[in-house]
Amino acid sequence: MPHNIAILGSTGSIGTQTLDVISRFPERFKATVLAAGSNVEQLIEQAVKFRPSLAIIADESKYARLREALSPLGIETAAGSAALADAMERPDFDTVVTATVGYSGLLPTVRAIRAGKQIALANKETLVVAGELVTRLLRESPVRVIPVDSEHSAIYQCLVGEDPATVEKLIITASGGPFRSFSKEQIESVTPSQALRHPRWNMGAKITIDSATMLNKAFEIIEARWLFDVTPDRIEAVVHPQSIVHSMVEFIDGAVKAQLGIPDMRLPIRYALGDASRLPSSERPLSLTDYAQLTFEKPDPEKFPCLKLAPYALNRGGNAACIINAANEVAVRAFLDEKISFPEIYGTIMRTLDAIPFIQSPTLDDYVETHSAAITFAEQLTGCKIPLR
Ligand SMILES: NC(=O)C1=CN([C@@H]2O[C@H](COP(=O)(O)OP(=O)(O)OC[C@H]3O[C@@H](n4cnc5c(N)ncnc54)[C@H](OP(=O)(O)O)[C@@H]3O)[C@@H](O)[C@H]2O)C=CC1
Ligand SMILES: CC(=O)[C@@H](O)[C@H](O)COP(=O)(O)O
Ligand SMILES: [Mn+2]
Repeated sequence: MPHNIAILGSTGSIGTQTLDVISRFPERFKATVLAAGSNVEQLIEQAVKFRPSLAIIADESKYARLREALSPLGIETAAGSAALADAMERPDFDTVVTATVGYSGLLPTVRAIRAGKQIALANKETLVVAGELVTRLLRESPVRVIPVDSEHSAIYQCLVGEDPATVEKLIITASGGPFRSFSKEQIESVTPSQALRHPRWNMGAKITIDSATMLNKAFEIIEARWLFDVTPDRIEAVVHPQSIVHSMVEFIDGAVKAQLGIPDMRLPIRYALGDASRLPSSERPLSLTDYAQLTFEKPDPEKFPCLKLAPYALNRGGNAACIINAANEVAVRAFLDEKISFPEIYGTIMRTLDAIPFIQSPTLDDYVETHSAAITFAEQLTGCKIPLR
């Protein structure tokens, strides 16, 4: 019997690569639920090909088209964010790939944990926004989270068979993004099309901009803190422009383990779908002699101030990272729409942090309200509205 999978964000970069993996192992995996944001035509195409039992579109204005196309095929349809979260309680799948972008991953993931589903976690913002609450829920449940984010998958793989008490340090690699070798002055006037040109990975627009500001790395430090229960002082980022070493773990005896591979997300996706087991690859293998050098540099928080937001958010705790994430979602949209400059992404985050009340021990409702208030504030600040908030 195949393993039944729900994919949240099936039309995105991770979602489509997940479907590619599923199509290579039809006897192992079946896509039972597909959910997208607003790209209804791509969702219909996927549903016609993969025949899930349910297809969901978050954008309710696209529902009539979805139902008209899929009902004749006997595929159930639904619309809206609430329907997406409700679907996590269905009995017809056991693993959910959380591959929507931004805050939209939080509530479905919480519902999936409560429903006992295994989580293949791509949506890092879930742990950025509410890492403490989510890990508390996980401690009280049998649910296993297997990371899809390449660095965290690498760390997970390095930790297999190791005693957690022997971990000295997690070393998260960063490509450095498209502006790694730009001066601070040059970075001030970069354009959206420059920022969207990631040197190593082909990803959705939002994470690509996060890589350019290096907020992605700050988010990944926060994600690692919660996923692996390691204190922030023992998590380090190192710039590795070739993106071949996906991350490392240093142990108390001085040994450092690394996971290497070509930059292709289908490896961590396969590993997570296969319950942390190894399935055969269809990509070209890594040939180390193709690389004259594998290099490592210290990241520069003066050039990329968003890096400072990881220690800030982890030391402050509470809803601080939730505010940072919400402000960034708006700021990234505003930058792409040419309403603010690249450095103003960080500026928008700082001003939103100043404006939104701090809560030391937020409940789930507090996170929902913090997100909404921070989005509204940042939208007013930038004059830019985000869809599907
Ligand atoms: N891409 C990558 O290589 C990596 C991505 N990640 C993480 O994975 C997640 C997904 O990234 P990526 O695939 O690049 O993003 P994309 O922008 O390519 O895809 C996002 C997906 O989420 C859907 N979506 C967007 N908003 C909503 C919403 N409010 N409700 C429901 N669905 C929504 C989109 O639907 P539609 O297009 O139909 O509107 C799309 O299917 C992010 O958290 C990212 O940080 C982590 C590591 C690597
Ligand atoms: C593929 C992946 O996991 C991304 O998060 C990637 O790491 C982004 O590249 P940066 O290292 O430039 O942030
Ligand atoms: Mn990553």
